[in-house]
Amino acid sequence: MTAQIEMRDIQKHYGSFHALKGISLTIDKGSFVALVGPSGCGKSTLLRSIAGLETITSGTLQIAGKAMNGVPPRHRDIAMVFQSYALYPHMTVEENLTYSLRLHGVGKADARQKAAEVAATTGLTSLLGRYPRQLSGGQRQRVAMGRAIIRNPKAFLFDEPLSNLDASLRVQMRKEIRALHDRLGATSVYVTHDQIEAMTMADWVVVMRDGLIEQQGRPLDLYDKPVNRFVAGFIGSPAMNFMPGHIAETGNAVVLADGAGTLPLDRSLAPGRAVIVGVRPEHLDVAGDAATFHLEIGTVESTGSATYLTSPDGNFQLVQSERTSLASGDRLGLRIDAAKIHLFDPQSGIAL
Ligand SMILES: Nc1ncnc2c1ncn2[C@@H]1O[C@H](COP(=O)(O)OP(=O)(O)OP(=O)(O)O)[C@@H](O)[C@H]1O
Repeated sequence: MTAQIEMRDIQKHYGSFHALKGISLTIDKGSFVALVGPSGCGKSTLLRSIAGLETITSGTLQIAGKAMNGVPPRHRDIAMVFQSYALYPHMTVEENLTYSLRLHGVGKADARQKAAEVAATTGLTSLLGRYPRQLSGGQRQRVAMGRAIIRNPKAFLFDEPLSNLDASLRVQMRKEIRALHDRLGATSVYVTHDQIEAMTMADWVVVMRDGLIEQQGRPLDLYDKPVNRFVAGFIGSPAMNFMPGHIAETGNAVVLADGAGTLPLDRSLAPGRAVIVGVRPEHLDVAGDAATFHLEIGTVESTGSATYLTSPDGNFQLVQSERTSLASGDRLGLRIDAAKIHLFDPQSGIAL
């Protein structure tokens, strides 16, 4: 039943506003794809276009090999799960689950049977007689998913389904949704602004900005090989540090601006060329005598398992797993593996 979703050069205009500027994306059958990007980048618009809740201005959208342009949402065989669960408050869990089946003319006994199956899959068996107000946030989320599953759709579309839940429940529901996806062999498209959610749940992550796809790939490939400064800064938490500099006389080192020091490179570039250096907070080592550059410490924060050291201007951060006796005002010697250094063109932001 699950299906591939194929998009070719999709454009969406809201009046004079150009929300999607040419999206081409293949969502493989059975895959879990996350759409991420800053607020307003068009991820919900793209998801709603797949569902048929928005009409695309141009381009083609196919589900299971069939063109969907002009096909109304109810004939697309797709289920959508939102953050506001949209459960009917005056119906029990069972009635909420079977509502759409009954609407489509499925008999009462068959619908009950189906509800029992779905309840077993989603851990709702003991809650079938309850009303939504008698459920926790996580249980309501499961009913919303159960309601999506029950129609055996070709694909699941999730629009920030977990943003109403507290942090620990969110972590648990992440695992549940992914496990459910695997059990059902579903095709899932998941919109989130939380890149950790995207990285941990998805097989394939699509990073969007301003109505365009900046990069798509496997989660760790995006982390290791961002194609530009935007993706580098968006994927990874805490975010990558960026510093201006230029290539040294030798060609295989970067001289940082403001006399902070130099960084080794594992390749050669044109001497004198201006660059933006990117280093991840977790890739910096405190080095003592082996330091190649220095950082002044502004704040020291410890969570117990990690220590976060931040520069006085807040623009540079490093994370250490050891505790530290360092304090504000200390000058810290650092080093980094040449292989972990990212370079970007200062004008275009493209990775060098
Ligand atoms: N019906 C509409 N009419 C006009 N503009 C719209 C409409 N719906 C969305 N937009 C605009 O299109 C752009 C993309 O919106 P969209 O909801 O897809 O963003 P998003 O990436 O999902 O953001 P968020 O994370 O904030 O939900 C935004 O600039 C938004 O203001």
